[in-house]
Amino acid sequence: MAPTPSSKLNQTHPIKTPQSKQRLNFASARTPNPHPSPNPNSTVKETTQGDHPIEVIGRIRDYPDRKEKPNSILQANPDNQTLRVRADIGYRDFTLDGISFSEEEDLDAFYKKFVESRINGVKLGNKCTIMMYGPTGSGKSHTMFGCSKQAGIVYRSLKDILGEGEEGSEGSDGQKLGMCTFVQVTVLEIYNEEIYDLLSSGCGGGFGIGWPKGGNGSKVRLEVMGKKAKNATYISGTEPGKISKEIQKVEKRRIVKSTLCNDRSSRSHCLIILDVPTVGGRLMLVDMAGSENIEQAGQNTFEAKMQTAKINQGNIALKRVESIANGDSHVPFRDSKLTMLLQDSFEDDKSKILMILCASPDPKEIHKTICTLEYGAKAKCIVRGAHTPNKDKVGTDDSSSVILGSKIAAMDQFIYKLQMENKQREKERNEAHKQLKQKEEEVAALRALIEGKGSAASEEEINLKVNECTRMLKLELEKKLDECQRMAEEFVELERRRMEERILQQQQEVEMLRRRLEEIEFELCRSGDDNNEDNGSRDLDGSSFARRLLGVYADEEPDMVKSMDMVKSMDLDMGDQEAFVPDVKFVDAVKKSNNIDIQRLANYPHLNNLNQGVDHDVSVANYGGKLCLSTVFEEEEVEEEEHKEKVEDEEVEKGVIEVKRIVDAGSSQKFEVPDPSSGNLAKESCMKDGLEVRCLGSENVDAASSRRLRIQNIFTLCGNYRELSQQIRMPAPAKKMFEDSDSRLTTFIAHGEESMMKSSGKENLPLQENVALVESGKNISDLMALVSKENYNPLKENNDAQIDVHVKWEASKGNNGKFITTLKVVRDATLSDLRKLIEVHLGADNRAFYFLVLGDPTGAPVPKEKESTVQAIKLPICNNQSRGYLACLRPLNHLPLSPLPATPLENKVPLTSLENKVPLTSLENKLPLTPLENKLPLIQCDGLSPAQHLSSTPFIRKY
Ligand SMILES: Nc1ncnc2c1ncn2[C@@H]1O[C@H](COP(=O)(O)OP(=O)(O)OP(=O)(O)O)[C@@H](O)[C@H]1O
Repeated sequence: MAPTPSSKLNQTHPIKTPQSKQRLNFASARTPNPHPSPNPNSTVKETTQGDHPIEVIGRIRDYPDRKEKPNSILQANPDNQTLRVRADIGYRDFTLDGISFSEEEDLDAFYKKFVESRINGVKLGNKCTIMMYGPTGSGKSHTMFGCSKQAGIVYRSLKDILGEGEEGSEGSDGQKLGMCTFVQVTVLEIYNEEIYDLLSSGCGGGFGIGWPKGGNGSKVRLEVMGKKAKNATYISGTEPGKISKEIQKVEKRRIVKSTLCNDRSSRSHCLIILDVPTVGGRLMLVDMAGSENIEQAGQNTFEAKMQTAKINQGNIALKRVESIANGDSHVPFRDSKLTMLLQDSFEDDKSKILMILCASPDPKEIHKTICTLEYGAKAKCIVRGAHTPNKDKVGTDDSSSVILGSKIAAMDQFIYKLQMENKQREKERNEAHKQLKQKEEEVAALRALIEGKGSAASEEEINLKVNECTRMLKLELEKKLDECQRMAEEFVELERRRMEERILQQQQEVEMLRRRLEEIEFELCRSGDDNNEDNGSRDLDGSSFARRLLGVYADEEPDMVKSMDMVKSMDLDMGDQEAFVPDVKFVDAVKKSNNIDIQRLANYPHLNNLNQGVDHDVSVANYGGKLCLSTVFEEEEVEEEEHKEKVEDEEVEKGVIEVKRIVDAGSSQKFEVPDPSSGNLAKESCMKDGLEVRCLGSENVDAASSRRLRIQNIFTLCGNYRELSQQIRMPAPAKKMFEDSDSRLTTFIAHGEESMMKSSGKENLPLQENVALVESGKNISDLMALVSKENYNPLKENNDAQIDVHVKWEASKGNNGKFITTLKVVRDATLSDLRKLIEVHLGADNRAFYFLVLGDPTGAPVPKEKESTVQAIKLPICNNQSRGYLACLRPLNHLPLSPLPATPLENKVPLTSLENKVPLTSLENKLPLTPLENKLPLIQCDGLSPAQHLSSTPFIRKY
């Protein structure tokens, strides 16, 4: 927007507008005015072509109806060209081409002063445009059309152009005017950018929009063709009165509306076009609609706003005409219908524009007044560009086409822009629609989930929780299991260490006892030798042995003695040699039992001698021929209970548990024990209590008890040594028999049997095997043999006193002569003794058999009743071993591989032949047995190899 002429308040001097420079440039383009002002007294300066096409006159209305007129804010300078707007804070001057106060100059005076000269030019063929501009109620219509008292510019001009109808009437300057032929008058209305023909009666093509002022008939809308309204109605005439009347009629047809500022506010532009065809003059009178702000006018409805916008569009478009002065190639005349119709007024160099700014002196209207003056000041600055072609005569249509093409291009561009915006909006709308649809689907899904699948969701949730709880419990369980496993391993490891410690301790004790026992044995041997050499007689009372033994025993540490946890006492009072009742109590431990170690007696030559009734027999033979061995390994049960927790380890270690073996749970079993003095077997009563087996003799029971106590002590000393021999493996059949005999009483009576006391074997036989023999009803000789076997000590084996007997079945049909076992027996053992041992080893293969002693498989077997008279050394020698003999057993149902005698060759074979000890080759070949050398991996019926048997088989030794 161009600056106002006076942009500063309190400015006293006129200010040139920025367009002044351009204006000067246009000055050079001035040309002589071909139409001098008809009124030389006119205050409006004559402008030349190319100069300012618009002259601006200010008209300040009056308020004649008001009794108290407001103080005017407008004051004209003495030059009558500067209008000062005063305000409380200062004033502002606007330079115009003329100023008129209606209070001072009525319409006649105003017309004559500023308009009449222009009308005279029209009469001469000039073109003049008079525009009324200003806010509503400022007097535009009043100035244009006048009032009842005074005629306005329209009528006066018409009258001036047509005259009074008199020929040769003179002008104001006395100049004779020519005859006015006639005028053509067109009255148009531009409302909402539409052109209506106010002269049309609405007889065709129009549409009725209401005529507030006239109200009769509809208006005719016209199209613009070029710079003119096509098919516009016009009236022509030569009489101004008649034409004025017609104009008055249609003037009332304008659309008016009551506003705060004007009861009949014109809402449209009104154009009255007076063409003077005879001279070519044209007068365009434009009463513009109000330019005030719509809010100030009180029009707030949508229709009012639209209407105001249309109105302002015309005003704004008029402003753009300023671009004419700027030399723009395109002047937007067609931005509005008004500018289109006024295009000639701006482009034609002969056209003159008189702009009358209507303003109110009322201070309340100061803002609109200033705006109006600013608008006029700008219009006054408009200059017609030199480049602007004068196209009045030619090229009008071409120019219109060019302008129209530009307009179309601009419109196309604008439409394209709108389309793009519309596409963008459409795209955004579609996107928003998609998002909305997606959200709706989500909402629908959630709603369905809540409403229709509520139970399923809850069940799934419960399952998840249950699974979670299960997992947690499983983890805790695994944790506890690991902890238990760890505790168990720690416990096992602890127990293992404790057991190892106990075993080590026990081994140390055993070793210690073994050494002590050896010392005792040495002392006993030396004592026996001394007696034999010095006294030449035996220590009949055993006092020497007793003293030595007591002395040795007394040397033991008390604690060590205690640690043995046994009742130890040594009463070797040999005074009582009466018959005794042996009371042998076996106190057995589960695995490490302190068994009766009768074999210990075999280690003591003195005792053996005693048992045999030799000279130095002290305990058995001299005591009435009856010996009562009472070995009591009493468990200190009370103490154990009292100190159960303290001695728990020792309790386990010693494991002294009294095992009561009962031979027969229902009745006692009697054994016949040979009486050493009479040779008869003493009667013994095996008590049902299972713990005691009493041999009832003829001597005093008390004496027997005393001896029993002494021997008990000896056994106590010797008992632990038995543990050494416990390491020898037990034969499976015997083991089985032992396990089956848990509830039986195992008792045997050693009653002065010579063989017993003579037993010097040091090999240990498991007690279970003894039990097996006892329970099977063996006689005392069996028991003695067992004693010998129990006393077997492989470490001190007497090779000269024992032999190896390899036992096998005779080969027959269906029997390949299976090897049974190897027995280690004393040299004087008989076949009867062997039978007893063999029967033990037969196990499940226990069959009746005969011994073959001739070395010839076809030879006669030894009758069973003769076996007790045939010694084992009469058996065939096996594999040329000096102490190896072969016992070949022939079963009763023997089916010989070759014809054999059906009956035993009883007494047919002289025993003397056996004494020759001729090796029987056939048997030797069939028994390539070298047990000691482990050459035969033969497996016996008990699953043990011959080597194992040879190392574990007990022997019988007879003296
Ligand atoms: N100079 C004046 N002297 C006396 N009365 C006047 C004068 N100017 C205007 N009036 C009166 O003021 C009222 C409003 O004037 P007018 O209708 O001319 O305003 P306008 O500018 O045409 O308004 P609009 O634009 O609303 O048509 C009219 O009644 C008119 O008679």
